[in-house]
Amino acid sequence: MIIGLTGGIASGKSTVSAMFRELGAYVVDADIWARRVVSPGSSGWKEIVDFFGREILTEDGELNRPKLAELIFHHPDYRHRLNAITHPKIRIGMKEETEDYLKQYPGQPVIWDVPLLFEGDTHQLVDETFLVYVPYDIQLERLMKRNQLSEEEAKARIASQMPLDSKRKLADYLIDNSLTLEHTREQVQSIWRTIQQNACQE
Ligand SMILES: CC(C)(COP(=O)(O)OP(=O)(O)OC[C@H]1O[C@@H](n2cnc3c(N)ncnc32)[C@H](O)[C@@H]1O)[C@@H](O)C(=O)NCCC(=O)NCCS
Ligand SMILES: Nc1ncnc2c1ncn2[C@@H]1O[C@H](COP(=O)(O)OP(=O)(O)OP(=O)(O)O)[C@@H](O)[C@H]1O
Repeated sequence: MIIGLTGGIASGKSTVSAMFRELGAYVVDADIWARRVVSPGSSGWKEIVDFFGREILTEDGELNRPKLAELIFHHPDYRHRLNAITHPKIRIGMKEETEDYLKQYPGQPVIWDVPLLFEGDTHQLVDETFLVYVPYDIQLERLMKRNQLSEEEAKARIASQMPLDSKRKLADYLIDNSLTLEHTREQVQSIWRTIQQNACQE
């Protein structure tokens, strides 16, 4: 069984994903694959340099991530271009990692941690979807604080994704991360118990 875990930028998906890992869950992380598929010299890296120019690199030849973020969160065309380069490669990586894990541990649940699960069609590849939800004001406040962004910059990043209130309607289950971490952990523990029981019965 593959469980899709998603959220909105800074809604707490990585926090929840770490909680699942602590309980022993195997998590395939799209943000990690997003970094792998653009490592210097890779085909993804070359396609990005062809499109954005060498100005998008640091002196070490790595992608200048803050610069790329600044560009793509303000220009939908650039974002779509970056997505078109990276998303198919991320998906292949995630599928391969899942297959490798399931060869070793057949029947075990796998969690796919994917920020843009509902923006694309990745949700069609998973069996159930979980949304880490917070109201807009909390999302904005946590994003500004974590990334040291102005309100305008943080709003632009949130606006580049489907609103959490729309994702809420699409997800099978919600994890409310608007209160304390302990409150969130209790929900994660309860979900993990249910997932494991279902896995045993399959
Ligand atoms: C723009 C980049 C260079 C910014 O890097 P940075 O290290 O600052 O952020 P990081 O990769 O940790 O992403 C942070 C969050 O930003 C949001 N985000 C990232 N890319 C996108 C995007 N294309 N559209 C909307 N939101 C995005 C997600 O919520 C993500 O969890 C990087 O996010 C990137 O390469 N994005 C394209 C690949 C992608 O879509 N990744 C998301 C997972 S599929
Ligand atoms: N319940 C909580 N109470 C207070 N702060 C929290 C809570 N959960 C997460 N945070 C903080 O909010 C910020 C965003 O959380 P996190 O990095 O887990 O979000 P995310 O959804 O993975 O973001 P992204 O998609 O941008 O990577 C972090 O600074 C984190 O420490």
